[in-house]
This record gives sequence, structure tokens and C-alpha cells, in this order.
Amino acid sequence: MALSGILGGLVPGATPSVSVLILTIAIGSLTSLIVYRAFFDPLRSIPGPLICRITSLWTYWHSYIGDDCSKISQLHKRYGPVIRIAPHEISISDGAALAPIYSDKGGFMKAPCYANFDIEGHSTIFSTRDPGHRAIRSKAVVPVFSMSNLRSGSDTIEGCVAKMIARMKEEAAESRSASKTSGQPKPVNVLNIARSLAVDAVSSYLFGQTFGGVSEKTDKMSANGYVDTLVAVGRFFFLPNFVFLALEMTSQKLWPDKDEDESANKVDSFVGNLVQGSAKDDSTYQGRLLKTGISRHEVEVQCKDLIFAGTDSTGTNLSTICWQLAKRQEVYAKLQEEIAEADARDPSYNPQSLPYLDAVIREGLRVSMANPTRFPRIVPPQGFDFESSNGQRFYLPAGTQVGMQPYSLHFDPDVFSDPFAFKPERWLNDPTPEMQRDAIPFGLGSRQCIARNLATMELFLAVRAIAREKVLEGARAVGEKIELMEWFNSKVKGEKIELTWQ
Ligand code: HEM
Repeated sequence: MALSGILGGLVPGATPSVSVLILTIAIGSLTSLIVYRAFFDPLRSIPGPLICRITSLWTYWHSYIGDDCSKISQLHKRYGPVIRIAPHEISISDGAALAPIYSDKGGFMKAPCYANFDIEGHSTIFSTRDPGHRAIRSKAVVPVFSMSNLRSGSDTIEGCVAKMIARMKEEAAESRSASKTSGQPKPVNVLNIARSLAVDAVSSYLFGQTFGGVSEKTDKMSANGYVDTLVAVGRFFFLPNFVFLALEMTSQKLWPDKDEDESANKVDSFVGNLVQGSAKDDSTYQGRLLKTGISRHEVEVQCKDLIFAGTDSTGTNLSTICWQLAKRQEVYAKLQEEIAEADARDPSYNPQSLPYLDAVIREGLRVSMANPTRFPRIVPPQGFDFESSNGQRFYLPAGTQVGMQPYSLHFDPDVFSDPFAFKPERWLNDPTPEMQRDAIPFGLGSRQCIARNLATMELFLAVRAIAREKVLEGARAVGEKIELMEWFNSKVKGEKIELTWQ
């Protein structure tokens, strides 16, 4: 009676008997769905907690609060390498699945939730699922990321690095002088400085015009607000697109953010001028895209996407490396020694040929977790038959969402001993094939990071300069660990990675 009364209130005009019927049908359908998903679904044999078998809410919630990668890793420890994390979603932590999912025959298609990273109604090179749509755009720009073009443009990146070094030295001096005068060194946010370098390197090298982040000399570089808005999309990344769009619209209306809007306007006007001033026959990123015939507005969007992708991940990685080097001064000293010897032999060497520098960057990319979460893909029509490294067989039917997260792979103690420790030495003297296979900071296969070479060059040039110029001498890392919200692009809690200088 009470329930039919409530339902009567919800469905105006319904008689008590109709209300009871509607309620019975609703409860019956829900129960059947739960029973089907838990016990009769084709994925029923894949282990996982009961809640994940019946609803996606568990993954949505943990993604929102920023701990889904560590939670999923815990589930892998309990249930094994292949687990059901939602009614139609599987997570795999066994590196043997990387090649079939991400690279063999072009890899599986990206999942529909990538559309949540569309910008202003346009699919970007990153968010699109349509291979034809992507091919037109990526073919036009891929040459700028080739090693040979990067080598010819390395002076541009070196120029950005030199400005960043000057800025770091200046801020280190201020930190030291505060320490002398007040006994308290001033903390320096190296995340902000590293992001500033990253936006300058991307804009100078790809767009032919610097954003000028390093020269801003503020606590929060002006593109940060825009970048953070897109980072925050990550907490809703796995939601169905229509839910995401509704949430986005509502939150913009209810909680407008003045700082983020100002930053977005600054980025808008930067890319607007850039594209306005470009011609179809110039060799810049935007010129190459204009030549494909896509609209000017879309070209602006594709440039904005690079400002986000290029600033955040590289910034997080570089600042994490600085923090780790400040914590482990013996690693920093060894790095300086290697670089000084190489400089003395022949200063024109390729920094990527230095084994210890290479080990520091690899280890930095492994532990930084700039992109910790699973890269979701959809099982193709023929299904996915997978034999795990421990000999178990799993069959995933067509349409299942499947993903592997760097967080589980990079922190697997069977592959990387003492996995949370920063130990560049592990990469010297023949790293195991499993280590080489499972370190995937840039993703893998046809949809791996298009700018991997550019980001790698930035990291090598910047870390070499930081060692060569003795920037971190006397530096101390603030805090015991760098805490992250484990979103698609992780958010550093407090948006700070700090060092002090004594
Ligand atoms: C250390 C720095 C970087 C890291 C760790 C990183 C990481 C990644 C990862 C993991 C993916 C693949 C994600 C997936 O499969 O869903 C990706 C894709 C991508 N990244 Fe990066 N990235 C970095 C720097 C950059 C830079 C500097 C740019 C641009 C200037 C960039 C632009 C892109 C684009 C456009 C894609 C999409 C490629 C495609 O789907 O075809 N990234 N990145």
C-alpha cells in the first residue's frame, strides 16, 4: 500500500493496481538483469567481485574519486590476471595480452568512451575511433614527429630547455635566499615549470610560435587552467558519452570556473591567431592540417588537443624525474658524471646514446604514471581467445570492452622488483624481455602516442641540461611521495611537485 502510494505519486493518475503492476514489472526486470549478468552472461566465467558483475557503478565511482587503477590492481592480486570489472568490461594485467589487443593487425578499436575527449564537437586525432577519419589527419602530421625531422628541429627544443634552465636557476636562488634570511627555503613548484617547458616545446617546434609559458614566471602558467579542465575530463572518461555530455553541460552551468575560463580564452586566442596566420603551404602542424581541407575551426581544435596532451604528460614526467633525482642525489651524481664525460669526449653526441641517462628516463616514465589507467578497446567480431602466461584460457566475445592499465603493468613485482622504487639501475645490464614488453608509458601499437619521439627528445634534452647545469645541487624533494588522482591523465594532488634549495 505504501509502495503503491509512492508510485501513485510518481505516476500521476495511476490506480493502485496499475501501480503495483508497474512496480512488480520494474523489480522483476531488474532482478532478471542482475541474475543474468551475474550467472548467465557470456562473461560469467571471468572472475571478479559480484558488484562488478552486475553494475558499472563500481568503476565509475572509483574512476571519479581517482583510485580505480590501484583498486583494479588489488582485484588482479585477488582474482588473477583476467578480471571482470563491469558487466561488459574486462581488465587484463598479463603483458602477454598487450600485442593482440593493441598492436597485432592494427589492434582492437578504441572504446566509445574516447568520445568524451572530443573538443567542441570535433573528434581529435586522439579521441576518434574511425580509422579513416584519423588517417587523413595523422598522415598529414606524422612526418613532423619523425626522428629525422626532430633532429633538424632539435635546436628549437634546446632553446626552450635553455630558458627553462635559466628559470629553474632563478627560482632555486630565490629558494636558497629565503632559506638564508628566514631559515625556511621557499618551495619551488617544478610541475609548473616542467609544464611551461612542455607547452613551449610543443608550440615552438610544432606550431612555429612559442606560447611563452617559461617566460611567464607565475605560480600557475596561463595554459594550466585549460589543461586541468581536460585532465578533469578523465574522472568521467568511462561514462557513456550521453551521460558525460549531460554532466559537462550541467557542471558548466552550475559551477563556472573563472580561472579555467580565462585560461581557455588565452589558449583560444593563441591557437586562433596561429591558425589565422597560417597558410596551407607552410610546414607547421596547423599548415599541414589546413592542407587536408578540414575546417579552420577543427584545425584550432586539433592544436588545442596537442596543447593539452603535450603539456600535461611531459610536464608530469619531467617534474617527477626532477623530484626523484633530488631525493636520490647519488643517482643525480652518477648522471652528472656520465654527461660530463660524454661532453668532454665530443659535445655533438646524441643524448639518447647515454646508457645511464636512458635508464633514468625509462625509470621516470615507468614510475611517473602520467597516464595510469587502462586504455579501453573493443573486442572485434571474431572474439578474443587469450591464453595467459600461467596457461589459463579465456574467451571474450565480440563487443566486450577490454583494457590494460600501465599502473598494473609498471608496478607488477614479478616483472619490476621493488616496483614503487625509482631505480634506474634496473634498466642497465640486460633488462628482461618482460620489462621491455610491459613498460608502456606511451601506449602501444597503431594508437600509441603520436608524439612519442618529440616527448622523448624533450625529456632527454631537459634532463641532460638539468644534470649538466647542476640545477639540482642542494635541492630537496618536498614530501614523501607524489600523490595522484588516477585519471586518464593523472592529476597531481594539490597540482604541485615541489623542491626546495638550501
Ligand atoms: C611523456 C609524455 C607523453 C606521454 C607519457 C604520453 C602518453 C600517451 C599515451 C599513453 C597515449 C595512448 C593512449 C591510448 O591508447 O589511449 C598517447 C596518445 C597520444 N598522444 Fe601522447 N604522451 C606524451 C606526450 C605527448 C605529446 C608531447 C603530444 C603532442 C605534442 C602527445 C599527443 C598525443 C596524441 C595526439 C595521441 C593520440 C594518438 C592516436 O590515438 O593516434 N603526447 N599519449
